[in-house]
Amino acid sequence: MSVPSIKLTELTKSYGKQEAVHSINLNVNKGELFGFLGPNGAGKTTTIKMMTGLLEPTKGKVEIGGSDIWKDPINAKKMVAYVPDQPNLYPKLTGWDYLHFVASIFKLEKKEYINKAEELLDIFTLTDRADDLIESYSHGMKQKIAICGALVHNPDVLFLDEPTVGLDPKSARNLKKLLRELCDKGMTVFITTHILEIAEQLCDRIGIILDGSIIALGSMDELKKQEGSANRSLEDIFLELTGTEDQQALISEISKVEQGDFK
Ligand SMILES: Nc1ncnc2c1ncn2[C@@H]1O[C@H](COP(=O)(O)OP(=O)(O)OP(=O)(O)O)[C@@H](O)[C@H]1O
Repeated sequence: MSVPSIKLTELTKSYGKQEAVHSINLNVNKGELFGFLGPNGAGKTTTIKMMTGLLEPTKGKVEIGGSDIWKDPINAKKMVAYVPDQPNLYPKLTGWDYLHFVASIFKLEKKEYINKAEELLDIFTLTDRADDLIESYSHGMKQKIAICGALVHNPDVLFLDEPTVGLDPKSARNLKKLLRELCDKGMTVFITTHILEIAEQLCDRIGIILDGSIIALGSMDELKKQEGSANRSLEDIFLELTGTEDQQALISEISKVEQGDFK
């Protein structure tokens, strides 16, 4: 059997006494588009930061293509790109400067990335702004140049935290199309999102995390089977599993007060 692109073994993170991520075991295979869902504070960002080598696990390990990201960081990180939900970019670089900079970190020759960089700028309608300073970019444009930077060096494994937040509908659609095509060509993509339609339409497999533990894992069809109905949406399944449906009664009560018919 081939080595998983991402392998998590008993991955755990505590902040003081609070265990934010609790002994996660997970394999994501080459070419998979994996969606990581969970309510606010469930542990998604903490997990993704451990997976990308930004946060040291309290226990357990992360292997990327068989290399331990903490014991063999250079090898593992060569394979990885990460776009956080709030990308930290250099404001005094232009879009092009940034792409050249990323390519230089990965020791790429110009001929190895220039066509790809031009294509990416075109896909995300940034070509006309690529010579402007990043400090002049809107939030969505910063998000898009960060995604271009992540893809310019052809990573084996791409991590995206809330990738469509801030993108206009056209850019969001182009990103989804691009991610699907890249996975079909063998890239592994791990995304977190709160937009359940994206996970439902786009992802091969979905993991739902709650209070630091994975509580559901599988393809959309598998999740529907596990939850006992083929007609349920991912939203229904997610809300039931994460207990958010309980708040419905409160919402009804509050709306009664607003309408003045509270008894
Ligand atoms: N640096 C930190 N110090 C202390 N606690 C933290 C720290 N970072 C995160 N936490 C806590 O760990 C838990 C998981 O947080 P995390 O940011 O991983 O959640 P998340 O699933 O990404 O949430 P969201 O959907 O709101 O972004 C939360 O209870 C959070 O308060």
